[in-house]
Amino acid sequence: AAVQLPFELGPLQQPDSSSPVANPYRQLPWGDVNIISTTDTHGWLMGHQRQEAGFSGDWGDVYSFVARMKDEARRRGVDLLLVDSGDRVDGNGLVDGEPAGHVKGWTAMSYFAEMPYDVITTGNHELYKYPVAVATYNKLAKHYGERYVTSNVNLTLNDQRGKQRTVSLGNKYRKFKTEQGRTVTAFGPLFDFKAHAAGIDVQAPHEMVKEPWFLDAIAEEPSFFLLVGHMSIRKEPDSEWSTIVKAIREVHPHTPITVFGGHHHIRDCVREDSNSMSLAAGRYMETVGWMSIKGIDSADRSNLEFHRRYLDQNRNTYKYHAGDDFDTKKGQSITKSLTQTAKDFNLTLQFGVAPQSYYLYRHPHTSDKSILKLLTDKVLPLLVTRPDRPYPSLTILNSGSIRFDIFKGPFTRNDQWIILPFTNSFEYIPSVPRSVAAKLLPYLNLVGEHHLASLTSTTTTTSSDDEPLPQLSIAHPHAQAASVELLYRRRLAEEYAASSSTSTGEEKLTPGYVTADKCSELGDDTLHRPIPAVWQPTFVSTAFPPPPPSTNASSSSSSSSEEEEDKIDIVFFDFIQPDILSALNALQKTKTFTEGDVSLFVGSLTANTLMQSYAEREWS
Ligand SMILES: O=c1ccn([C@@H]2O[C@H](COP(=O)(O)O)[C@@H](O)[C@H]2O)c(=O)[nH]1
Repeated sequence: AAVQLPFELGPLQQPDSSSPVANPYRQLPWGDVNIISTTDTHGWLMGHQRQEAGFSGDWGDVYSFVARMKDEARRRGVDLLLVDSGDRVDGNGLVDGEPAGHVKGWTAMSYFAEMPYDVITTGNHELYKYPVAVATYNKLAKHYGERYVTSNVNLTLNDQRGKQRTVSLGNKYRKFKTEQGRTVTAFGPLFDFKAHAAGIDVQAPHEMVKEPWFLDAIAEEPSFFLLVGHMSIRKEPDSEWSTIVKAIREVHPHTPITVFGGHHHIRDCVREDSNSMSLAAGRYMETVGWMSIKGIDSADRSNLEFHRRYLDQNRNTYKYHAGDDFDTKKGQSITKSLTQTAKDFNLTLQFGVAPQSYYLYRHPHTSDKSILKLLTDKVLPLLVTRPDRPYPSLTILNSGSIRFDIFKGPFTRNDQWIILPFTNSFEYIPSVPRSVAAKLLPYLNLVGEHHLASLTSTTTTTSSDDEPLPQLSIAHPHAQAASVELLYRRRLAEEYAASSSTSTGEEKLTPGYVTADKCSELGDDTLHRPIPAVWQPTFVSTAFPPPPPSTNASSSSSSSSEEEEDKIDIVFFDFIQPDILSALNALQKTKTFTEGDVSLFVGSLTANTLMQSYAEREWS
């Protein structure tokens, strides 16, 4: 049984002394307009509390930093705005471990609401579950009022008498004046997300820009446009920033446009043209983004200067830029309250002690240090079994369902949510011919995970270097997936490969991000040596061929014919049911597999309880 630990989570500002926190190495580039951005926080408001001191600030620290920088902006007579690009749930006990009675993220929304955002929008994760979307509407959108901007998401609500009405999740756009009197027109688009719950509607951005309300909103020229949306800033297949910028450019060829994207979890910067800059501020409270624009009030648009920085999210960063005594009373009380919430949510409950660290990106998935190997070699074969089944099973995981590393040491309830935040259940398709099962994993990895977005957009499908993305030779509706995790891993691996071959003397630096974006000068606020990262597959599986079942099932035929031995049960998370069905139907033509062939494999386990069970059995 689980035991209560004598340690407390947060407000540990520097949790692991063996991992020193480096300082930034230069001042921030201030402009006439400065914008701080957050994105893809996924519930990490307590910061990173194990081993990663570089990301160990918490929401209270961020609050104080923003408050001090706002004071500094006033002292300088410039503007400082704050924006967030969405994805606040899925990935941390603080959101996913919400006690019964409220939907996930309910309490964390109150912490979010403390932050003086000028524009805040939704991500796709707020829209996977209808009750989460409704809570977002009732709590966060209502709190922020006109500052909660969602330009292309509608929600259908049922009133008490069962009558339906469809509303925009947030304000479609926001026009406002900054403290220094500049005019801003802001939009909050989400990529053309298709995997949302029923009762939600997302309009493709390329359709949104044709709407009369959009054309009316852009007619008048502001000092600058502020686009804050949940969409990769690269020209990936699910991104349509170029379409939106182009629509604005048709009316205002030279007006400054600032873009704050997200979704792909990377630090990134691109320029759509010389009068715009697009920034993405990473993920998981690791990064605070900074953009500044100089020359914004000049009629001569050829002198505009854009700068960007990626700040490591820790107290050293905040002290360096905002002063040693940057703490505010309110920031400290947020920190304190987070500690209490962690206790209330029982997040310190220890399920076991991990004997070593297991990583998601640092090692190949075949390495003993890989979390994917831990899951497929040990966790799944031990726990996801059915002694009543006469056939062996092959369990397939979408690696996107696993979100983070396991660090050596206590494995707590919070870690469980960090690793596997989704409530996906284990389903199976029984009795699949062995020859078909053998081809399943390679096939799935060839076509990739099903798209979250429709790819009918007008955006060209190009990679970050404007090279065509590798095309798959087979015609398949799922081909050429661009999953977030895949892109994130590809980018980390590229950055690691590039920097480790060129840098010298880097061994003195602490590990961290070494960002290779598309904007001039270095963007990272603190110098690091890169954390190793290698390519990982989109799908992994337990061993093939699977060992024979240690079955209690009475074989349906006492002679146990060859034919029967030749069958395998295919087990998978419900989230990838469409991928499995479509792969099976592509790999054989004898039978058409449908939803009717799918049943629950184990009722007692879901993605988010898997590691608890394993830690209690093997690590306690
Ligand atoms: O129920 C779910 C929902 C999502 N996933 C995985 O997450 C990614 C999408 O997350 P992003 O943060 O937007 O990348 C999706 O591709 C799945 O791999 C899941 O496993 N279960």
